[in-house]
Amino acid sequence: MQSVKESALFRPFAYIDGNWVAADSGEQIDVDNPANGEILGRMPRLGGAETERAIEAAEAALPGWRNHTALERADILMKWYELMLEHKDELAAIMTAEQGKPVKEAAGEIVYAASFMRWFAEEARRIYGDTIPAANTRQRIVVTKQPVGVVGAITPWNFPSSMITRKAAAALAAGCTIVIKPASQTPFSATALAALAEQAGVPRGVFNVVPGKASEIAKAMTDSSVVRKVTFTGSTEVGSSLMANAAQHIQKISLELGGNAPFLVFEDADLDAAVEGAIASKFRNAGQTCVCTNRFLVQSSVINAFSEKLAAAMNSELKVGDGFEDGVNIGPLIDGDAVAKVTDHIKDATDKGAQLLLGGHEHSLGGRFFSPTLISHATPEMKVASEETFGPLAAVFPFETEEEAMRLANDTQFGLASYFYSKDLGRVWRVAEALEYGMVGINTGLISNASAPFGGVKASGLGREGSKYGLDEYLETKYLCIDLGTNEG
Ligand SMILES: NC(=O)c1ccc[n+]([C@@H]2O[C@H](COP(=O)([O-])OP(=O)(O)OC[C@H]3O[C@@H](n4cnc5c(N)ncnc54)[C@H](O)[C@@H]3O)[C@@H](O)[C@H]2O)c1
Ligand SMILES: O=C[C@H](O)CS(=O)(=O)O
Repeated sequence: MQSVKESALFRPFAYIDGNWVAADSGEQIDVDNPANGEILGRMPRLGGAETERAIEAAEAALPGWRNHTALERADILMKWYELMLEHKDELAAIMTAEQGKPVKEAAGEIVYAASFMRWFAEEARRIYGDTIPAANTRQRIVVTKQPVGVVGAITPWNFPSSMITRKAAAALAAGCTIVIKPASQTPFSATALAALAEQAGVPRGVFNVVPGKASEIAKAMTDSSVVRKVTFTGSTEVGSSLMANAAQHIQKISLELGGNAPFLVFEDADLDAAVEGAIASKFRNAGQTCVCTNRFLVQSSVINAFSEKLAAAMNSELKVGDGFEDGVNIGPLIDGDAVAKVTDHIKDATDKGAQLLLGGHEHSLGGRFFSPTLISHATPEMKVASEETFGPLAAVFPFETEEEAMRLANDTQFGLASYFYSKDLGRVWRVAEALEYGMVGINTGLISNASAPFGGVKASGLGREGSKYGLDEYLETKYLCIDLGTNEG
């Protein structure tokens, strides 16, 4: 396999107005491979001035892009979709090299990322309005939908491709133009998407990528009255700050933030199915996923059986290593801080009485590799109960009754994803309605797909991405009141 850096999609440049550019200052970001710490490449480290130029380019491109027909926009998005699939392996290799996830999982993310291109290509042609019966015979009421305009987007490192396409595909389908700041840990996945955008025929200025100084770039976006929408995926802390800054120009905002997913196992659950779902919902991307289970809440009558089965599955199914190695399904964590946080959560829990059933330490491979860990007898006083671990730690908490389970599950500032296993139809409806989360997986641990509204409540964010609802985030509703005058000539 060719080296990642030999790929034509490996672009160590920012992308503004259809041009591949360096930073004005000449500064660069060292991007390393989390599996070995080696420098993969260097990306220009842009700041506010370059971001302002990107916003100007997006503004200049807006009239032309907005005036494309929906079919023309759809065709370009579909071409982009096809190119992503055609180059799936190259894109996956770039992602594994800069983010660390196993290459099969990276390829799966590329397919998922591309699915947003296809989904919103189809949705682009179904942006409907309304006619509403007027209160008098002279008037006609019409409701139309129009693109918000220039969009500023900031995305995280854990899903470096799909978090971009989940925004950009919807924005472009709606007729908007966009300036994207990717995470500094994973900028090459973003510029690879830009290279394919060019090939797909996305006009210059419509899609711009500005890697670099997060605070400066974000400030340029929220200080601009041209930017009419800010969309962010990342931590709740940063999202809250962006929301405050977006207020100065009343920018529309959508936020996909942190999570603390409960995974409930009731006494009537299919335990084998629950363990399968637990592995899927906990260890995807080595636990570095916003919808990863953070707390396993298990009814006491089945907690021993569930814990034993989960420990056996973790032992037999999870292999830690370099994401390019065959059979590996748990790659390295993104950086040293991530290793320290998992270590801290485990120590805090065991100091407060949790029992270590599996793992509990950094992996023998060293570096950023961490052993999948299972602890039991967890309690609400532990950090793992209230903080997002964002690593391969499964913590099992007991509960006695359904009411106690609901109280424990909802006892968090977050409200993104939740999961539960039960075969009792009445319980399924009671629990699904009582959970204070944007998304509920019922007898499944995998819920993410382009056709469904992805998003959370409370400290997990505002708005939805994907589905027909995801398009609304990039549209304004306009009301036309037409007076036909009298019919007396
Ligand atoms: N809800 C979702 O869909 C979703 C998806 C992925 C990640 N996340 C959340 O993101 C977090 C992990 O991702 P992360 O570590 O990249 O988050 P992060 O908030 O540190 O960074 C996210 C993005 O914001 C930028 N950023 C950092 N500080 C900033 C600032 N002061 N102003 C403007 N931008 C700034 C980063 O460079 C990056 O591009 C977790 O909490 C995870 O739950 C949520
Ligand atoms: O980290 C959270 C992302 O949204 C990943 S996914 O959409 O659940 O695949």
